[in-house]
Amino acid sequence: MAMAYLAWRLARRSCPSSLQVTSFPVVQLHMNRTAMRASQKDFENSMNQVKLLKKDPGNEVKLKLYALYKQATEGPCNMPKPGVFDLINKAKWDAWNALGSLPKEAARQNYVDLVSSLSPSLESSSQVEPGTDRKSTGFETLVVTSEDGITKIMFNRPKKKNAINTEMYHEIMRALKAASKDDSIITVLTGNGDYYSSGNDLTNFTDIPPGGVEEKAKNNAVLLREFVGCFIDFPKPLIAVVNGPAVGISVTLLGLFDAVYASDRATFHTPFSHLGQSPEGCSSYTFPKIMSPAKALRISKEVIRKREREKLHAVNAEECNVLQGRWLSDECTNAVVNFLSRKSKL
Ligand SMILES: CCCCCCCCCCC/C=C/C(=O)SCCNC(=O)CCNC(=O)[C@H](O)C(C)(C)COP(=O)(O)OP(=O)(O)OC[C@H]1O[C@@H](n2cnc3c(N)ncnc32)[C@H](O)[C@@H]1OP(=O)(O)O
Repeated sequence: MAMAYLAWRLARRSCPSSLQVTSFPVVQLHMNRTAMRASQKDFENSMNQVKLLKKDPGNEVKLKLYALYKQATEGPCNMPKPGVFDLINKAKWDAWNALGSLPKEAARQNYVDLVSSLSPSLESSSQVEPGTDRKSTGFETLVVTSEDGITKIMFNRPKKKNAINTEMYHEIMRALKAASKDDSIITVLTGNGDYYSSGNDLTNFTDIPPGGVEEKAKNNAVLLREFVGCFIDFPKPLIAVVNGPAVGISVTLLGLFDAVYASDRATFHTPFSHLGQSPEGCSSYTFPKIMSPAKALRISKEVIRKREREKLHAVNAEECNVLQGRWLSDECTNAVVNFLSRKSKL
């Protein structure tokens, strides 16, 4: 995969904490044609698929499809603003105008991704042409496709900013295990919608089992260790296409990727202290350590990762043990309650 150029981007965020996100190598979003940009044919296929939708996707999705279609074909909104009483055209104008200067290619990719995320209502009716994406079904929170030697795992909870709930942790592990064995050469992770991922779903803290919060913390430490372990052990070049804001574990894991593409809408935020938590995803090891361009070739990755795998697993185990205690702290509980109650969630 031809790397465009490696740009160091200081991903310092005004985290309300002493901890600053360190910089890590990201590749400016000049996507490789084969790898990530939806082709004109994909775009046309998606337009046809929309006509085959069995279920009305709702006005919000239709407006988004309209806006992305206009942005992909005409560029930034060039229509005069309709009057306030022209409700339908005003809604369409607002949707298109909200895309700002999003490049046509990105709008085309987002259109294709949005249509593919509607795929459950398409499956029964779409005439998917032979040789196009082989879409893996059986995922609720992901869209997994494989084409041209690339397996793409797309987080697909856009309404929740691709927050990772327990189901999604398990599905990402399952998708990675399948990708490690399929005939693809590289694996790409990206997000559907305007966010890459807002990290751990904070409602994971709410459904406390009969065994109490200590048991929940213990079980989630095991889940987290297994989840991060899948990234440590992933054998193929692993690429992140950060299509928008990334928070928490979706950022800390990036240190285990071989390359990170960041769009100009990408931001990186690790609110450990703000949430009363501590590093995870091996970031307490990888972030300080990252000095050079990430490794992309499979053999060199094995040579480098082999030396570190044991150390990384030890770091992962230590992080999970510390986090298990942090999840029981007042700081963490207060932070989660504040978030979930801010929209009368509790
Ligand atoms: C007892 C032990 C249990 C332990 C369980 C732990 C399991 C493993 C943990 C591994 C360690 C990982 C750590 C992390 O990832 S820490 C980071 C966690 N993420 C956050 O703190 C981000 C929280 N979200 C936000 O701050 C904002 O939503 C955000 C800035 C991302 C976007 O703001 P915006 O205003 O643009 O949008 P909304 O807030 O309206 O969001 C839209 C809807 O999406 C919901 N949402 C978004 N992010 C999350 C999230 N992380 N968890 C849950 N829900 C989320 C939001 O509530 C809105 O939903 P509604 O439309 O229904 O209101």
